[in-house]
Amino acid sequence: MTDFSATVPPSSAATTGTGPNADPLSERGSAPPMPSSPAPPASLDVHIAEKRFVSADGTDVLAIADLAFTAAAGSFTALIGPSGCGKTTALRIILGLDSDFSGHIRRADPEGRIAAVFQEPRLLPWRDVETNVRLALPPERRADDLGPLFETLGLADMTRRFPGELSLGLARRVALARAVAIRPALLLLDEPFVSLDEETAARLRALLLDVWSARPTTAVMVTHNLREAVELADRIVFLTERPARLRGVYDLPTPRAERDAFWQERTVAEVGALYPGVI
Ligand SMILES: Nc1ncnc2c1ncn2[C@@H]1O[C@H](COP(=O)(O)OP(=O)(O)OP(=O)(O)O)[C@@H](O)[C@H]1O
Repeated sequence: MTDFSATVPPSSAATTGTGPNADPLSERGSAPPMPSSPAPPASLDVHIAEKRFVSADGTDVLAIADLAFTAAAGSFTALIGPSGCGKTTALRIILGLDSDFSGHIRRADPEGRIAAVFQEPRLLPWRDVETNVRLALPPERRADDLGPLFETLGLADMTRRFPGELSLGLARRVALARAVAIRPALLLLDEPFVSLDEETAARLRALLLDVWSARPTTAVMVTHNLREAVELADRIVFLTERPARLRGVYDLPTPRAERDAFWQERTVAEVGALYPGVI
């Protein structure tokens, strides 16, 4: 483990999950029940004790007050919280774009690559789809066969198109292709389905699961959509209103193959009852 930006001692509040039958945690979090089998090793250990901004008018903004969670290797974690609570700020800290915070971010594989998919696809407008993806690869892999990846993401016929010719849904698929092509140890996703119609979002969610299953990586996704989290995640981390604190952790051990529409409806209702206000 490597400790980045350690300005406070390692947290005793790092979460280990609470299981689907747990009560929602207090604002500070609560002790989880003893696991019956050893938990898989954490790939990511996050404790943001405090993150402040100074806004343009000089006002001090406390964005995150106490947020701690872990993500197991190869798992999918969803961070869910109200608008403006500090989700993107947390993701930027995990990504290493913001080191001005107290706490720590520890990764089991500190040399592994991190890839991020933002709400805006951030493609190079003067490069075609294939070149946008290829340029993200390390030089020794620039000639790799990207065909299977484009095929999985339904982009095989679009590799010569330019970003300006793509819908937002297609551009997000390219951004996802670019992120997973580098084979990241950690994949960060910031509301990748926002502003898409439900049909397009559902297709992109399925494509994300396809590429994520084909190339297992630890994924952390910011969302404010409980249904999305229930469909995709192994663990849901709930945040309070700003300043973001840990509200609770809900684990979803059900294999994805068994997550049919009935299960999803039931689970959304169950989790929604435990965490009022998230639906
Ligand atoms: N650079 C900055 N300077 C000042 N305040 C900031 C800055 N960046 C974020 N904030 C404030 O920190 C808080 C958290 O912002 P953040 O974007 O992390 O929230 P969020 O949960 O991702 O929001 P949303 O759900 O709307 O995307 C907000 O009040 C925001 O205005």
